[in-house]
Amino acid sequence: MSDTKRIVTEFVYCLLLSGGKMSPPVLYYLPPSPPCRSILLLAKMLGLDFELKIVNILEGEQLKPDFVALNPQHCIPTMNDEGLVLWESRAILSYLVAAYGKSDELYPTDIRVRALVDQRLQFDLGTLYMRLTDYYFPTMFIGAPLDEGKRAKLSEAVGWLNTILEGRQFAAAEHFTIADLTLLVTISQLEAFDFELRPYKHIRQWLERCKDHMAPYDYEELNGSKAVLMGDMFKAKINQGGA
Ligand SMILES: N[C@@H](CCC(=O)N[C@@H](CS)C(=O)NCC(=O)O)C(=O)O
Repeated sequence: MSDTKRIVTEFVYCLLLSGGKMSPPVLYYLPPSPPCRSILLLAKMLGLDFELKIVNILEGEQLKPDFVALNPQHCIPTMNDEGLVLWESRAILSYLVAAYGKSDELYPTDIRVRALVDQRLQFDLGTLYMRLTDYYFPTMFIGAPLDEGKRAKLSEAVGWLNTILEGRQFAAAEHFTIADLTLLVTISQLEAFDFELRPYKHIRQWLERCKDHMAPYDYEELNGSKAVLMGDMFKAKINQGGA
C-alpha cells in the first residue's frame, strides 16, 4: 500500500472510530465544582478526551462576554461538541453516553430502567443536590449563618435516598449507571462536609460500592480529593466564625 493510501486509510479509520467527529468536545469547567466532577469521571469511564478549558468562577471568568455568548446562563460545566452547546451536568452525562458510549449500560435504553435513571437524575438535580447547596454554600461562599431549617430539609432528602437504596445494589438498575454517578458526587460531598451518614445504612453501603466501582477511573483524583478540598473550605469558614 502506498504511503498516501495508508495515511488516507488511517484517517478514515480514525474518523469512523470517533463517530465521524473531526475534533474532541470542549468542556468548560473547574476541577472542584461538583457537577464538573461527574462529567470528568464519566469521560474517564468512556475513554473520552475533552479539550479542557478552565473557567475560574471564583474570579468571575464565567461572566466574560465570550462565555456568556456561548452559555447565557454562564454556568459550568458547559460542553461544546461541534456546535452542540449543552449545560446542566445531567443532560451532558446522558448525551455523552449516547454519543460516545460503547453500549447503553450507563444510560439504559430499556424504557422502564431509563425512567428510573431519569427520576434519580432529576431527584438529585432538583432535591438532593439542591438542598445540599442551599444548606452549605451560603456559609462556604459568603460566611452566612447555618440555617437549621435548611439542614432539616437536607436530612429529609438524604432519608429519601436511603429508602430508595434499600434492597438495591445500585440506584436505578442492577448495575452502575449515570444515576449512581451524579448521586455519588453529591453524597461524597456531604461526607466531606462531615454530614453524619451513620443513620443511613443503605447509603453507606451503596457509597462504598460506588467508590470501589469508580476507583479504576481516577476517582480519588477527580472526585474524592476535590470533595475534601470543598469540605475544608467549608470547615475553614466555620472556624473563622463565619456561621
Ligand atoms: N444544575 C447545574 C448547576 C451548575 C452550577 O451551579 N455551576 C456552578 C459551579 S458548581 C456555576 O457555574 N456557578 C457560576 C454561575 O452560575 O455564574 C449542573 O448540574 O450543571
